[in-house]
Amino acid sequence: MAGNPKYQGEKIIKDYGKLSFDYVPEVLVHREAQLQRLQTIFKPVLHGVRRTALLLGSVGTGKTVTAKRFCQNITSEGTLAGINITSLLINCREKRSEHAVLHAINSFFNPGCPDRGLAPEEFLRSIRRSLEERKLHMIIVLDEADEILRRGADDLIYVLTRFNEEFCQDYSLSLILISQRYLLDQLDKSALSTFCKANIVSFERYDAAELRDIVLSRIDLAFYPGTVEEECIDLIAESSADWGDARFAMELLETSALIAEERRLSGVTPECVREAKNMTCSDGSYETKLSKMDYNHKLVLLSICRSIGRSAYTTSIATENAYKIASEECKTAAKGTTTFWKYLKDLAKDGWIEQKVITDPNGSGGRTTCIYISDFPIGELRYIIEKEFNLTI
Ligand SMILES: Nc1ncnc2c1ncn2[C@@H]1O[C@H](COP(=O)(O)OP(=O)(O)OP(=O)(O)O)[C@@H](O)[C@H]1O
Repeated sequence: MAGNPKYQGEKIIKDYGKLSFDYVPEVLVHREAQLQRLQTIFKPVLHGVRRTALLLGSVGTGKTVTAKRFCQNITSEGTLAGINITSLLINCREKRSEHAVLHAINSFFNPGCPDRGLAPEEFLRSIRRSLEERKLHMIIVLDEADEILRRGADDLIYVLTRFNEEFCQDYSLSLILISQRYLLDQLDKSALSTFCKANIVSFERYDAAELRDIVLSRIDLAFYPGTVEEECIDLIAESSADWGDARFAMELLETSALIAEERRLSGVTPECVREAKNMTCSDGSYETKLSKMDYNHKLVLLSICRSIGRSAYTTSIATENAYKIASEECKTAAKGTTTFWKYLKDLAKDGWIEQKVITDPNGSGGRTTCIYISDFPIGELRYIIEKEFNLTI
């Protein structure tokens, strides 16, 4: 961190905009296959032919950002090929009816057009005229499309997919639906017949390694170099891997950085990430939870906190040594190894710690158990227990 010429005092985030959920990176990590598939499906659009596709996957798997990236890419390709392509993303959680969606599309061309009083056919006529005048091929992206189908808007899908029934090279309207759930079975027969069922692009949940790469690429884009400790990236990736959710990873990254900036630290530390996770997804009542814990478990938890220190994790061997020292400090006889392991198991069961068996980092070739605390601020836990046990803080 020192020696970094761009580093300015407590500044960590270089570009807040590039941390926002709406930012569309030039390069998407681990979504090349989906982008390629979209490119294949929509190739006919470059020849004036409309297409449809459904992007399917659970929360935070990059469906929206991939759709946006794809639309930007095909617009540039269209320019090179001499074809005018534009796109519009509509979130169906905000535009909840057929009328609201059609109004949004029409407003794209005719800002300020009245919200009320127009029938669907009038909206469609106006949209068709706008496309025709501009010789435009438009891709409509309906994000969270299941929201609108739940409200019975099959007609909307039908009219949008049938928009130019007669092929017209000058203008067309294509459709991308984004959903967390399969929804084509909710379409009525006529809507389904116009929606190509084969054009499904699946988005699997990200694993920890993929999330790590995504976080790393965002750090490169949005942070001053050298301001995020390596271990933080692992912690964020591990924490979001349970759901495979990149949005949660982005939120953790931003919140951790804001905590570090607020504290005027020179960089993001694992403790900032733990605090961010606690703020983001727990009810913040670790003090209450801790107050219900018995003496022996608290002593083991304290040993884990001490052993982790400023790192992201510790090993069971280091923790057992820390436990023996803490027991001596408290003038209690340390329990044997079997009981110590039982305490670790209990702490894991109660959600305080996570354990993972890895190859010994010291090169012995053996296996060792790593212990993480990813949901709670270690400094705070340590402070509370040491105060209660009258230990030197
Ligand atoms: N492969 C990726 N590379 C870079 N950033 C990504 C990638 N995947 C997701 N992100 C980022 O993660 C966040 C969430 O992604 P996105 O909104 O696309 O998810 P989603 O699948 O549409 O989620 P939801 O179903 O909840 O709407 C965004 O900030 C996005 O930029």
